[in-house]
Amino acid sequence: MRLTTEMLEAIRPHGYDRVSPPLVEFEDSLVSRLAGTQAQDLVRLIDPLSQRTLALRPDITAQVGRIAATRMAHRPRPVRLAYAGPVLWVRSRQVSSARESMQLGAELIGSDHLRAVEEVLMVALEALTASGASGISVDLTLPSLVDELAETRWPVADLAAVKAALDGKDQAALLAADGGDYAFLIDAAGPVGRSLARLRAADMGANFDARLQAAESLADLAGRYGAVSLDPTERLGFEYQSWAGFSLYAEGVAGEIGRGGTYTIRHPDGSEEPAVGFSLYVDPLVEAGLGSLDTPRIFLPLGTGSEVGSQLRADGWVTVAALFDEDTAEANACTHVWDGAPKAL
Ligand SMILES: N[C@@H](Cc1c[nH]c[nH+]1)C(=O)O
Repeated sequence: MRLTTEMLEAIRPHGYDRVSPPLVEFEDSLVSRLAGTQAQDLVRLIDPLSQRTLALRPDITAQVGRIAATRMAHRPRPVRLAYAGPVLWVRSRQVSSARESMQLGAELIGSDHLRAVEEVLMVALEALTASGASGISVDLTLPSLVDELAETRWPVADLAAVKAALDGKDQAALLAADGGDYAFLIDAAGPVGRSLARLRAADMGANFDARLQAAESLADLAGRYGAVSLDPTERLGFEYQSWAGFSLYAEGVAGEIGRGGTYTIRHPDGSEEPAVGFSLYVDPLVEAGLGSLDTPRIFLPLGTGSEVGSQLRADGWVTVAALFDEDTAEANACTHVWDGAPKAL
């Protein structure tokens, strides 16, 4: 809870207003809001009143998209919103096998311009820093790159097979799928300097030069916080993101802590709106011990006056009052005991 509050507090002063979408929504409104979302495994239940299917949210971003497209449709753009709350998955997405996780983040709705992505990436990195995480690293990705190349540069008969081969970084499967043009993308994954040099050498065409330039700007920004790599075809976890995506890691924290990127929101009238945002997952940080506090904890033996406890708490102590004679400081994990004055144990 403390970590969540600290990270939200790092986001708020950048102008992001907090919203609190519900844990459960009608299934159709959860899955149809973001362009490119695939049918997903959701924890579902039936609403006894309407008999319609409800689903527990696996991600808050789509809900924030709904709020921006409906309740806040009239607000001038961009709209900046922040959120925190539990999400639930059918299958775990984290290193631990937990299926529930605390997700928090921010979404900037109305633009997916490089400057908007830079703002969001910076806010994400500031929030992560506020958690106390260190040794941060950022992995950039270009989620829609392969689709766009297939449309404009190197058409392929079976795009799904080419993408699957790229996911597996499998050269042989890529050749078998007639995707030889894309082989350079496999070698292009790695530290961002080398990666960009390889991508530039491949001559993807003028449209993509701007894209690589943008990736370089994002890498420069992220480089102020830690090591940066680029994997141009990483799609896992980037089901709805478009031209830009990023994943965040920190030393001593298992797996990904968060990710973000650009995406498209569908409005009820069929129009589409660009957006960019990020989500952080609090549980991996807590598991890495970042949530634990060293607040001194003092045991108040039976009979200690209530004014003693009040004063200690005002001074920043956590007090644990004995209820019975047999209660002990040790059993209550206290660091001190009150004996006319705090006595260290
Ligand atoms: N909600 C996405 C990350 C994201 C937020 N905004 C855009 N992308 C996730 O958790 O994977």
